[in-house]
Amino acid sequence: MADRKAILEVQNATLKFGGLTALNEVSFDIKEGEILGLIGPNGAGKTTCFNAMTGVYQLTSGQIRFDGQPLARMKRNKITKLGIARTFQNIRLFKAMTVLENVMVGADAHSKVSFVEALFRLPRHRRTEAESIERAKELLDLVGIKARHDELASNLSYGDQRRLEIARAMATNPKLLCLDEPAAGFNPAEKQRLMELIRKVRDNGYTVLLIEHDMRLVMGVTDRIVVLEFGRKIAEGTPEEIRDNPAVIAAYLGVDEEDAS
Ligand SMILES: Nc1ncnc2c1ncn2[C@@H]1O[C@H](COP(=O)(O)OP(=O)(O)OP(=O)(O)O)[C@@H](O)[C@H]1O
Repeated sequence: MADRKAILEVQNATLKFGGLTALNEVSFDIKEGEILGLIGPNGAGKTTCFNAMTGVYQLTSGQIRFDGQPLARMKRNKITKLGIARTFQNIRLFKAMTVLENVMVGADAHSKVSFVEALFRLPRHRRTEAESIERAKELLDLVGIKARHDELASNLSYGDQRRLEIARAMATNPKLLCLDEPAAGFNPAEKQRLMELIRKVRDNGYTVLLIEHDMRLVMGVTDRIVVLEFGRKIAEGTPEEIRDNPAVIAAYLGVDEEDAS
């Protein structure tokens, strides 16, 4: 893993909201093909970090590079085109569209067909449309809901809606897939299935960044973990290293480091 290329480099990232420093000199890399966990107690800065990576917020100082390119002042759709896709803590699907259409909307962000070609349904558009239906079905198959492609997204169970969100994010062909608390509201059996899905996604060639509160899931599925507390990185390492790290235990238990060790 150590000799793999870093797809994302966060370098001394600092982000302030007025007087509050939500990210404080945070640095870490995500290597191609790994599953990296970003964890920390509530308010630690995880979502802020995601938002800085996806162009929602601009850093106050420091930089984030993706595939070698600095992301500063880059528009969100440009970042998506570069290859970062994300899901959200709160599910954001088009409920009145079918499952398949939801995935195709994701793929459309990357369509090479012009508006005129699409409007007049020219041959290139029809060919591309057939290809994108095929690709969308492959993604639905990967996340395990292909059989339901014709149903309205609103008819899916909560767990399947989360799976659909993942398929939709993958439809942009991202080099990096960011999952923001994908197990929120899941029962243990659903969490188990989600772990299997995240591994499968990685085995299909994706790099995954995972924000998640469920420790069993994070420990069970990630290759490496970065821990934030009050906007600072307090630890980084393999799940085994993080599990035994006194600073991490203290952060989660809300006690002094000496008491936790
Ligand atoms: N838009 C904003 N304006 C002002 N403060 C913000 C904003 N977004 C986040 N914060 C603050 O920044 C800090 C980090 O928040 P963030 O949401 O990144 O934490 P988190 O680790 O994702 O927490 P959680 O696990 O609860 O989602 C918090 O103190 C939060 O209140």
